[in-house]
Amino acid sequence: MRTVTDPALTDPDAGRSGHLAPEPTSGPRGTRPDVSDAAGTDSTGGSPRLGSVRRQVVLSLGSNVADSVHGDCVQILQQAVDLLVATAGVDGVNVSSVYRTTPVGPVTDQPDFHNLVLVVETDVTPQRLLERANAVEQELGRVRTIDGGPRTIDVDIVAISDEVIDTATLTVPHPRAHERAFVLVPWLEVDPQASLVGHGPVCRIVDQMDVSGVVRTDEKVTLP
Ligand SMILES: Nc1ncnc2c1ncn2[C@@H]1O[C@H](COP(=O)(O)OP(=O)(O)OP(=O)(O)O)[C@@H](O)[C@H]1O
Ligand SMILES: Nc1nc2c(c(=O)[nH]1)N=C(CO)CN2
Repeated sequence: MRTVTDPALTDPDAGRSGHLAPEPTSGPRGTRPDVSDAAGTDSTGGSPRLGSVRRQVVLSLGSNVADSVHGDCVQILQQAVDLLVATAGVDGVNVSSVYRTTPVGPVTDQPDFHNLVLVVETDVTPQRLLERANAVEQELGRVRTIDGGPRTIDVDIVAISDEVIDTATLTVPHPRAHERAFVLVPWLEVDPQASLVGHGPVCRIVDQMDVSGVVRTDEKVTLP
């Protein structure tokens, strides 16, 4: 049995030190069996267990602040994708184009965002995935200032298969996903059949929303 080594779980300083190492994956993508040593964890996100559940997870990534250490917004998005997919028990399935998007929410006086959607398959728990997403944000220099304000990187969990989760730290589907064209347009690109629990087919939601602030770019972020 392999030890779970995520610094987000074992090192309280993970991310603050700026040394979040990509986690080793346990084999070539798509070939690893769904077994307990793939960082499948119990409901506390702790020790590995047998018979872990395999889920498809939709992640929304956004960046609107460049940084002298990590580069421009597209480079930051690429590093975030690389780190997330390097997580033990997380396999990249698809990544959307990069979209240039008008800021929405409480703070509109901020630079345009670069957004994309990353789809992964995983047998780690939702809570552990959230912790890993937060650790990746820390590693890439995110500082929490104002709600909805500028950030080097934001990683949101949009949907986890057809699950509904409502805990103190995690709400799935993401409570604002259904009103965010910067989430739904890239998601639809990589999964035209996508459906959002409680809201129905994503194509129908998108048909009825203003998508003028979401522009596909030629910039590339790829799966490693
Ligand atoms: N589905 C989710 N994805 C990501 N974080 C979530 C989710 N549900 C709850 N949270 C919690 O939200 C907290 C705050 O998230 P964050 O600071 O990224 O918000 P924000 O990006 O400013 O706003 P928004 O949530 O509208 O994108 C996180 O620490 C996390 O515990
Ligand atoms: N266009 C766009 N607007 C936002 C975004 C984002 O990623 N893209 N993220 C926010 C907070 O999570 C608030 N507003």
